[in-house]
Amino acid sequence: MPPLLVVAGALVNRAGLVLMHRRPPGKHLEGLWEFPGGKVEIGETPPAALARELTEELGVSICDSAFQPCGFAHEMRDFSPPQPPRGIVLLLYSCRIWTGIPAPLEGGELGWFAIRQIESLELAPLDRVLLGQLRAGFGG
Ligand SMILES: Nc1nc2c([nH]c(=O)n2[C@H]2C[C@H](O)[C@@H](COP(=O)(O)OP(=O)(O)OP(=O)(O)O)O2)c(=O)[nH]1
Repeated sequence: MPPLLVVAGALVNRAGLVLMHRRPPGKHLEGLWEFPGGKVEIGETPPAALARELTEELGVSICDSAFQPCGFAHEMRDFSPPQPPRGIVLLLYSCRIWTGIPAPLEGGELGWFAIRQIESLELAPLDRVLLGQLRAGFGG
């Protein structure tokens, strides 16, 4: 079974704040903060998948070319038997240009945070790794 490929976006506004999404109740990793995004579907490029996910999840429009690759993280994820464990790979892109005002369309919560504030949020595990890479890209 190939790994599950997931994409996430760090939307950075003019004040340098980054948009974070809190996963809604009833979902895997409920209540934890993440960079918004979701799974890449068959036949999609990662930027196209991210543009689609951010439209579905936040209601914003973003051109694929506005995404800059800025990090990745991976781990093995356990599923309930008889499903075998499966790898998950999460790709992070940053983006400064979009149209529309982000809104939590899928029942989660949104917030704009300085990178240093994101450190103290309860983050999903892979997003914690991505945050370190994003911070390094911002100059520490
Ligand atoms: N952002 C993030 N996602 C993770 C981590 N670990 C992990 O298994 N995932 C999974 C949860 C989801 O299955 C997938 C993210 O895609 P998604 O946001 O579209 O998934 P979802 O919860 O809406 O859908 P589902 O899993 O309930 O089918 O990645 C992690 O540390 N961070």
